[in-house]
Amino acid sequence: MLRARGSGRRPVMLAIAGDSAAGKTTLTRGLVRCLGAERMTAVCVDDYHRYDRAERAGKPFTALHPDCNHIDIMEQHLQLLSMGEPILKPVYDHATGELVRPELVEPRDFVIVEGLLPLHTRLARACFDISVYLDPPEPLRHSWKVRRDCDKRGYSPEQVMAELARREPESAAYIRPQRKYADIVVRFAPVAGRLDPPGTPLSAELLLRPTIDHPELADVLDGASGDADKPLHLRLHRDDDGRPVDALHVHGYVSPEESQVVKKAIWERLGARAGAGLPDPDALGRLGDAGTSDPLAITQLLLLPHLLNTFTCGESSLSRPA
Ligand SMILES: Nc1ncnc2c1ncn2[C@@H]1O[C@H](COP(=O)(O)OP(=O)(O)OP(=O)(O)O)[C@@H](O)[C@H]1O
Ligand SMILES: O=C(CO)[C@H](O)[C@H](O)COP(=O)(O)O
Repeated sequence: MLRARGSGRRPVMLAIAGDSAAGKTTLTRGLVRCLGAERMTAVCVDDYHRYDRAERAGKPFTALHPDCNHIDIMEQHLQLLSMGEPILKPVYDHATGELVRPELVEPRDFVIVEGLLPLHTRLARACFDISVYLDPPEPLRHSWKVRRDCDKRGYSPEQVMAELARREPESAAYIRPQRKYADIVVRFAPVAGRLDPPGTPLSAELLLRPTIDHPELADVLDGASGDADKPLHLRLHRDDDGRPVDALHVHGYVSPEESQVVKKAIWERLGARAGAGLPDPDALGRLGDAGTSDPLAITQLLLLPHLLNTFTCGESSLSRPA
């Protein structure tokens, strides 16, 4: 088995998949800040776009289509990273829509790979220890995309709405099918039927699939399991294939005191596993200019045991079934 250069270990590989503006970068950024940039490598697979923005405009497909991306090169690079090897990664600049000079990426202890298609192929999936799919309701994602693309990528609202409509068949064909391969499915959304005051963060629902071991949460939630009146509770759901699956609900109206109790309990358990670099809890739950969100912080916190546990155990990522 190949080992990571220098460290003598292979990195822990985390995939964060989802459609455009589903919140992948937001989730990733907090994890990187929390564990420290010196231990984390974050790769966005938008960099594997085959065409720049001008070339893409003349194609019969959108950026979501596998043919619009160097999926084979992405697979090769994921394999190299998962074995601790460096890559010369292409770079796509969203500010200009151009493909620019490639960059050298060396995997650190943890590698987060986020983007549109990281779970599209069997070979790509086999490179990950943990996989997350972000699944916000479509109207919410559309509003996030319009705001983000107009603020940061130079589009008008009409252009973004037209592009979303054009992309819908490819979202259905290539992006959403990845949901079934994720170990954890995360949905940020308002709670149906509640009128919370403006500024209340979105709630998070996390499907915790039995494809990986999840931290024991019943004692952390202090008897709230199954009690849907509590802002933090576990429930048994039916997954898309009809199988039962645990769902953790973290409601946006959770009080700072209640969320603090849960965060502290998860945090204390992490302490022993964090090793030399103890994570920074204040980095979690940040929404850029839009303040902070406890449901986001708890979602990020729940991913840390997966990262730290796998790192401590040093398990082989390639031994997982695809
Ligand atoms: N949990 C959240 N709560 C509220 N707003 C959010 C949340 N996650 C993301 N957003 C909003 O959605 C926008 C898009 O998020 P982000 O940039 O993380 O998406 P992305 O999946 O990385 O997008 P892309 O793949 O297109 O680059 C953010 O600018 C933010 O406004
Ligand atoms: O779906 C997307 C993921 O971010 C982008 O729209 C895609 O990467 C193309 O980028 P741009 O719109 O900046 O040309």
